Amino acid sequence: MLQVYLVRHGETQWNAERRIQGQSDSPLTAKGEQQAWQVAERARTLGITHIISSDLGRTQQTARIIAEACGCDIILDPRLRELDMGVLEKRHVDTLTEQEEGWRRTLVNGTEDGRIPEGESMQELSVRVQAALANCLKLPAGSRPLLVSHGIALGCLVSTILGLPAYAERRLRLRNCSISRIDYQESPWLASGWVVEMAGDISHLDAPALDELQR
Ligand SMILES: O=C(O)[C@H](O)COP(=O)(O)O
Repeated sequence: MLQVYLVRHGETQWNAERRIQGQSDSPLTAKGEQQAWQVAERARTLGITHIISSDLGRTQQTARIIAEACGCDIILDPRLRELDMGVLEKRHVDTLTEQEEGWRRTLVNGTEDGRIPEGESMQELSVRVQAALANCLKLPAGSRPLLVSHGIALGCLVSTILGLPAYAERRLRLRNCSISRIDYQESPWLASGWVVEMAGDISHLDAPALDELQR
């Protein structure tokens, strides 16, 4: 059975400042680097064979630390990027106007093709992250990949595996350097396809990690 591990990147400067990143970027903080080393130490024990990472800086920085611990090369896949947050990128979460918050809400309230102006819809995000995951099925038998991605991207992926619509308000907290595991199984008894074995585990971190609202 194929096991795929999912890791959200370490805390970044803009996570700590409560600034929206989307497909903009900021470097890991010292705490974020420490988180990456801690999740890398855990990954070292998992028999990881491939590291596949969003090509944004914060995920590549995290992936390099994990890859060193696991002795793997890094494959970059832009389909694992964070949701494109359009005109709200770089903005502080607490400075959004009512209209701007309304744009954000169209992402998760079922608005057909809801999006932030110049950004991406959750349905579009879901299609590309699921395509990136499906690619893991083409890896050689016995592979055990670890994907490095982002809070909204991974939340959308796990939620849709659980049967929620891509635009459902996320009810799953994926903190910085949390690790999740999804398995691909084929069984006459259980749900065939992807199954969530573990989600958002941070037991390897020695200090509380921020969530997506940077709290
Ligand atoms: O800031 C964002 O775009 C999201 O809230 C979280 O994105 P990240 O997981 O890339 O930090």
